[in-house]
Order: sequence, then C-alpha cells, then structure tokens
Amino acid sequence: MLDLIGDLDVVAVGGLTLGADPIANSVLHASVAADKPLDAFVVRKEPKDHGRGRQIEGADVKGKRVVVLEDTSTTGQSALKAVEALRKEGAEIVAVAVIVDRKTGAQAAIEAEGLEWRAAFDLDDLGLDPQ
Ligand SMILES: O=P(O)(O)OC[C@H]1O[C@H](OP(=O)(O)OP(=O)(O)O)[C@H](O)[C@@H]1O
Ligand SMILES: O=C(O)c1cc(=O)[nH]c(=O)[nH]1
Repeated sequence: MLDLIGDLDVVAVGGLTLGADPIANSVLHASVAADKPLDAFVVRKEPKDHGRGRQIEGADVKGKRVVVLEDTSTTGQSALKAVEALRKEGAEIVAVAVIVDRKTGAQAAIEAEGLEWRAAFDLDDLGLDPQ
C-alpha cells in the first residue's frame, strides 16, 4: 500500500473500521521504517454515542491532507462514509486507495466525488471474473 500512495503529499491514512484498520497500521509501520512517517486514524461506522462523541480516532485530521484506505471496495459506500466523516472534521481527502478493486462500481462512485482512485490489484490481476 505504501508503494501505491507513497508519492502523495499527505500526513495520515485510515478509513472505515474494520477493513481499513490493519492496512492503516501497516502503512504507519512501513512509512516509519522508510523514514517518511505517516500517522493513522480510524473512522467509526457511527459517532460514539457517549464520551466525546467522536467518529474519528487517532491522528488529528483537522486541516490535514489524508488518504482514505480500504481492504476491498464493492459499492464504494464504506469509503465514502469515511470521506464524509473526514470532511466534516475538516480533513482534505487526497485519494481513496484500496488493496483489491472488485470492479463493481466503486471507482466510479469515488471519482464522482472528485476523488482520485488507486488500487493495488484488480480482478484481472487475480484472474477472477466479476460476481
Ligand atoms: O464498498 P462497499 O460496498 O462499502 O464494501 C466494502 C466494505 O465491505 C467490507 O466491510 P464490511 O461492511 O463487511 O464491514 P467490516 O469491515 O466491519 O467487517 C470491506 O471491509 C469494506 O469496508
Ligand atoms: O470483507 C468482506 O467479506 C466483503 C467485502 C465486500 O466488499 N463484499 C463482500 O461481499 N464481502
């Protein structure tokens, strides 16, 4: 994933829990090892209904350039939910990056929001047909 997004001028990565979480952690560790540290955040599916009522935990994203991550995208709605929460918090989303593009419309949904789409693999790479 770091190879996929390493050229982007951003300070943090993350996405909608749970699929994005291990990827954001991996990027954090790999980026530190590469001496180009990126912070990581988690977007809850809903804002917490007690405590500080936060939806985004971890890195402070207000006014920051970030990448939204996904393990895989089908409709793109999970990534867009993260995008919406991040925008509400004042972040600038530079791209949405996924490990596997299932080629089921997610790219179009993300690009319709004016966001760059990046995928490490798609179905052709994996020798699979769309379901
Ligand atoms: O593009 P979409 O149509 O939104 O589908 C993709 C999402 O589906 C899976 O998560 P799931 O909803 O199963 O939740 P989980 O990560 O909490 O298990 C996956 O991890 C993605 O986040
Ligand atoms: O993570 C999964 O199991 C999963 C993701 C997704 O996008 N679609 C699905 O049917 N399953």
